[in-house]
Amino acid sequence: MSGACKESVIHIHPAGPLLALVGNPNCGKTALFNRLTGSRQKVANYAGVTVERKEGRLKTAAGKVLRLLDLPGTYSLYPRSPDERVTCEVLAGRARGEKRPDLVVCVLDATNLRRNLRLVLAVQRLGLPMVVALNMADLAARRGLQIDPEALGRALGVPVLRTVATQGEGLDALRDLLDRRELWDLPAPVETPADGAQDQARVNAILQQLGLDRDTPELPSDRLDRVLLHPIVGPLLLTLLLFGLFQAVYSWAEAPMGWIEAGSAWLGEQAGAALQGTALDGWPRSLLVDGLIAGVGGVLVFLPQILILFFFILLLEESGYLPRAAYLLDRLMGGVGLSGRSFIPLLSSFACAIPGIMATRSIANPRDRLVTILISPLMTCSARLPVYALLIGAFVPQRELLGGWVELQGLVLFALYGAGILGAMAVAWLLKRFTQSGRQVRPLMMELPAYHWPSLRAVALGLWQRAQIFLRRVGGVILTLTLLLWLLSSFPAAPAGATQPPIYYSVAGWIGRGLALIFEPLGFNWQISLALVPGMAAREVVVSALGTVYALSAAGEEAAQVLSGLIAAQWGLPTAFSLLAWFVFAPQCLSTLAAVRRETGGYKIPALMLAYLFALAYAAAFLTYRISGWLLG
Ligand SMILES: Nc1nc2c(ncn2[C@@H]2O[C@H](COP(=O)(O)OP(=O)(O)OP(=O)(O)O)[C@@H](O)[C@H]2O)c(=O)[nH]1
Ligand SMILES: [Mg+2]
Repeated sequence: MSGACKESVIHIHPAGPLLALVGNPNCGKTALFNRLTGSRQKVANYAGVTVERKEGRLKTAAGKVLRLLDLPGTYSLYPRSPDERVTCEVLAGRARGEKRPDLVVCVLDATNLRRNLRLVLAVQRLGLPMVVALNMADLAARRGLQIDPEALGRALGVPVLRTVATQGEGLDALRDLLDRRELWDLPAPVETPADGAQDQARVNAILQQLGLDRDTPELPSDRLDRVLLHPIVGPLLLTLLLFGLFQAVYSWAEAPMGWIEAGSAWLGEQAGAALQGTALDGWPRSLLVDGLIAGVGGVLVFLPQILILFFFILLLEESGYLPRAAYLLDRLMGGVGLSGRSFIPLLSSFACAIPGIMATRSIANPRDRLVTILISPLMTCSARLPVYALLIGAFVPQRELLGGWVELQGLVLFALYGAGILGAMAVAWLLKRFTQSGRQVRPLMMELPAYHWPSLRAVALGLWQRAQIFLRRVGGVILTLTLLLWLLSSFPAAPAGATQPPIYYSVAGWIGRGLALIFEPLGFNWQISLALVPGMAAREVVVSALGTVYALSAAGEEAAQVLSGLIAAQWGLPTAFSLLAWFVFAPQCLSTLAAVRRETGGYKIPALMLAYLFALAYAAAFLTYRISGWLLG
């Protein structure tokens, strides 16, 4: 999933005026950016979604092309966290490979002018040409706030436009405005002294002048929060919600998974039958049937589960519930030396650890940020879902508990995710014990946005992007590695009079048996040991690799079985449990380690991460294997 999460490479374009979107977190900068440039950067209803600068192109009404930067939100020009620093450096003209913007589009959340206007005043003092987008104008109107853009513009001395980024309202006016020459002229220096307290006084005066200085009435969001943030009801609902999520991943996916499974089985049979007895019978047939169709089909089958997981994540992100969950978990996280701040990066890691690691840029405290980075791989990323689902499908019976309310397989999946979380908390707790600053108590300062109904379009778009990422992985890295593995598993061919299946004599067979010496204490046979290797590049490959290896190891009618049936017949339960335990803790794919290196600026932390995760996984799998063998034996 790294494609979407890599640091954007920003080239130096000496020509072309540069615009920058600046504003408080969650005021709608990225929504505006997407509309203006046709991009699809991530938009979500919490502070700290954008953590790096992104570039796009924007056309003015007269057809002039401008460069537009989307920046992380910031409360002031005194950065407190790495993401805020990105914005401040761009504004100061200190960002590497980027010139100082020629014009700033200051985005305001119209429902919270008291706080948002302070940043406008601070940016004004930088002496850059500026326009103000009075965004979320729809929400302000719904709350009965009558804001006159012209009056605000007069008070600030800059043009102010009313916008609704999500609907695209006001964007044509902005495009028109950008063609006006005088807009780009440097403003006269602003005389107010650089003092935050005086800024607040000026903001109050402006609000008074516009008749906006009354208290806001209680909002529906506040009423909802009285239930959702209730000290007892709140955590209960959160647990229920997460539990329901894993149930849904199982029960809703059942039918579509069946279709994909049947489809790829049918395709394999057809292809196999069509090539039988032809010139292509032999290795080309095996490549197609055992390598391609068995391998890739085995992974593709998990698309429905991944989409259901993301459907829930998208709903949570867009509704505004996430920061509430962070608030509810703040106490719990405090117990292990972290704060609720770490919650959103950790939750993002359920999709993929890379965006999770990027999201830690919104954590101001360097120690907390580092600990959060270190434990993020323990959150179960979506690439691990296929591995869990395969093993659960093979070894956990489909059974309904509590009168049909709970599905056993969903429960086991919930427990596996839980094991990762518990492991992460244990590691954080240890780090708290052994570092000084971990024991300080830091209050949680986090903005709670108003709840929104997630827009159907945004959710559908998000799911479509996820499906694309997954399919691109299946068709790219997974397919390549699967074919490579097939190649290594097929050559050299078995000698005459061989007693074992041919794969045993192949290069892969040799590698697998070598690795099995290391993994034998965990109960892994050589097929599993072999499959773990390509799994370092992309976890799902473990599934396709097992598919290929077993398709090539099986003889006769066995080969026709689906993978889960094959491994259920060949592995003992302790081996399956041990492999699951391995997967809960084992180090992430290489791209995660690369992201950690980039974000921490060195090899020390990624090396530490690799070592501790390996040790943890080995110990956990070893204990699981021994204990379950003893219990079941
Ligand atoms: N009703 C309404 N919602 C909006 C508008 N603009 C943005 N939103 C919503 O506000 C939330 C925040 O939007 P983003 O574009 O992610 O905000 P941002 O300023 O980029 O946030 P950060 O990257 O965290 O600084 C999302 O849920 C958007 O759908 C608007 O004009 N009206
Ligand atoms: Mg943003």
